[in-house]
Amino acid sequence: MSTFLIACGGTGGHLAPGIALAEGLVGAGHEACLLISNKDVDSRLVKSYPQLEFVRSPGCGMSWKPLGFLRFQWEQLRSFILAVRLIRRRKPAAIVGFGGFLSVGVTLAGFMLGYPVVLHEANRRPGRAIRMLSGLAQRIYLPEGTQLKSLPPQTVRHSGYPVRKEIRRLPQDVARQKLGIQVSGKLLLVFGGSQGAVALNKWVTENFDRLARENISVYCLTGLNHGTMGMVEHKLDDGQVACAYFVPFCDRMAEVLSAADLVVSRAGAGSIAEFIRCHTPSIIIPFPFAADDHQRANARFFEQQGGTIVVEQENISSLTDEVIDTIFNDWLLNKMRENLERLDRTSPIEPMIRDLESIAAERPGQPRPQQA
Ligand SMILES: CC(=O)N[C@H]1[C@@H](OP(=O)(O)OP(=O)(O)OC[C@H]2O[C@@H](n3ccc(=O)[nH]c3=O)[C@H](O)[C@@H]2O)O[C@H](CO)[C@@H](O)[C@@H]1O
Repeated sequence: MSTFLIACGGTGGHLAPGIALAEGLVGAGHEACLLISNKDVDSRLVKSYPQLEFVRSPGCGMSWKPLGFLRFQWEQLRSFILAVRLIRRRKPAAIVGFGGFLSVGVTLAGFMLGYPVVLHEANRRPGRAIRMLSGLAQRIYLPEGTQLKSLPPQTVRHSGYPVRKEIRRLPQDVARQKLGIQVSGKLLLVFGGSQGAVALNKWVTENFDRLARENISVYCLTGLNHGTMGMVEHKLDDGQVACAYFVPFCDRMAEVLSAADLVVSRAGAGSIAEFIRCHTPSIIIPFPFAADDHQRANARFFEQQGGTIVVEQENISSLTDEVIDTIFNDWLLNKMRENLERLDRTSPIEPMIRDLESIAAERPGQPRPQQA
């Protein structure tokens, strides 16, 4: 048995794959300690995993504004000191970083104390933290077809996004029943990633009447800081009712993804991996201000694989027509579902665990991995 330290907080997209890997490691008889941030989204997401061990670390996103930059450096220093203490106490077999500001302190501390460092990049354009830390890593997992310059080939493995084990497709009627959704028509999920998307929330408010007239109900995950729980009903002439549900955060992603006929979403790597796992067709509007435009790269690659339709944010005025055309086009929805099933054939978790076990075994005093 080995202990692994996993730095994965800051956004849902960084935290969820850390949870997925920790679940796999614990299932394989190891210990996992997850380093998360103090942000609300982390606190909310970890509530559903009381069986896992989480340690909160200082840290905040990078800013070039003078005060923001000073704060970033101060928080990194505090995070580094906490990481040194934690590593000395837990003596992990390896440190795994999922990118973002939270990976920096612990990765540097681990490297300086002589521990193996492993990094995982979820996006098709590697983020600043992963680019900066890649030279310290013994192993770096990148999405298929993505490269990072000047890394020795033995360091790189291509790997998908680890998805939490409870995220799996349920029959649509079961999912709707579990969520207490009683609409008879189509259901559209609107989902702006772990922090919500103001532009998508606004689109729902402005376009719900038109969608409702087509008997399309909406389940909108607004984000924790962008609204409160609520429901709006729209009675149709034939007596049927279409509803718009507004929910700030959801702990039951498998159910909402299975209940929906179609999702309108941002292009976070985690969102895309979960649409694939739950075989849910989507229309994706990449967040235009994401670092290095990585959401557009994620979305375009997914579209090339036949998993989604991309609408640029500047064309959001065409989104309502696009949704109505797509959600009633059974041929297109079935084609997308077939493509999603094809993309869902492999899980990266078991190969990552075997790889981490062999990295652990190369360290003196660590157990050798068992042969299959
Ligand atoms: C604006 C920005 O830069 N966003 C980035 C951030 O996205 P973001 O944090 O939005 O992440 P993703 O879309 O990758 O994943 C969101 C995760 O949060 C979970 N979730 C979300 C809402 C909710 O109510 N309940 C819930 O459980 C989802 O199930 C999923 O597991 O990290 C991702 C991974 O590096 C990047 O690809 C995104 O580009």
